[in-house]
Amino acid sequence: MRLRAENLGWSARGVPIVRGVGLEVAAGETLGLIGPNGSGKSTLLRLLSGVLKPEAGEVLLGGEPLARMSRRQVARRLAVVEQQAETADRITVRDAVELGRTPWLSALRPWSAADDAIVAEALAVVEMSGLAERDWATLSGGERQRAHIARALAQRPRILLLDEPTNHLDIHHQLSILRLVAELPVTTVIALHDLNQAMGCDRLGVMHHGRLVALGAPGEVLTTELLRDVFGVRASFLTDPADGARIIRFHAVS
Ligand SMILES: Nc1ncnc2c1ncn2[C@@H]1O[C@H](COP(=O)(O)OP(=O)(O)OP(=O)(O)O)[C@@H](O)[C@H]1O
Repeated sequence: MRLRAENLGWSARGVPIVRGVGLEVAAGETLGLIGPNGSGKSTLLRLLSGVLKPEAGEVLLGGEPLARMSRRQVARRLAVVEQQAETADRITVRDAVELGRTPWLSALRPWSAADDAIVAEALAVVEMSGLAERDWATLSGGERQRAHIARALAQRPRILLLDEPTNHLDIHHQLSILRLVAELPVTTVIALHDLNQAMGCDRLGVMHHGRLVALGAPGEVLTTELLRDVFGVRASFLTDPADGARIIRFHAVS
């Protein structure tokens, strides 16, 4: 499902945080959102998900204005994995992932074996099946992160918004989550700090002081000039002899 933002703006106590952001993500595309700390990535994701209401502009899901949809209608289309998202204690991992099915349940459509299968599959793809009966409170940071991703997958969204989903994850789980996201036939916007990992996205959007200052293919966007001007680092580009992929090495600007 296509996701479109038109001229989005939002401010906090009169200070502009997101300014004039317009973008379109095609059905099935993965857009990486990068930018320095405080550049507005999380705020933009919260505007795209409807958690925050834009002061200017609008968000369209499959051509329909998000602002005119009920929470349930939005939740059937779009799932979010927020940074440091919390879930109430005294529930198991399975309970937390089952919450992802809520938008699809009703008196006429009670919980069924199909929901059990969707939850089991979501737990399996993030390698959490073995921890399904564990109390949420006992999980490590990385296990919580993977359980949040499983909850979002159980929602069976057509649009997935992820805010630094590889935070807390060891390298094996970082790579498996990124590969999973890239392979999902779902429109995805993913905020990332690791610019080498961001190179794996279909396109990248670069946030700087609340504005989207670049949008395009990773190889076109991540130039020496942009890395200097936006991130304040000097970059050198290497080639991985294993597969010819481009790797960026970063150096502090003295
Ligand atoms: N509710 C709020 N009230 C005041 N300031 C806010 C609010 N929400 C965000 N900000 C400020 O807006 C700026 C952008 O924040 P945001 O979390 O969107 O950045 P980010 O690019 O996701 O940063 P990071 O990479 O550090 O996660 C920051 O300076 C933040 O302090």
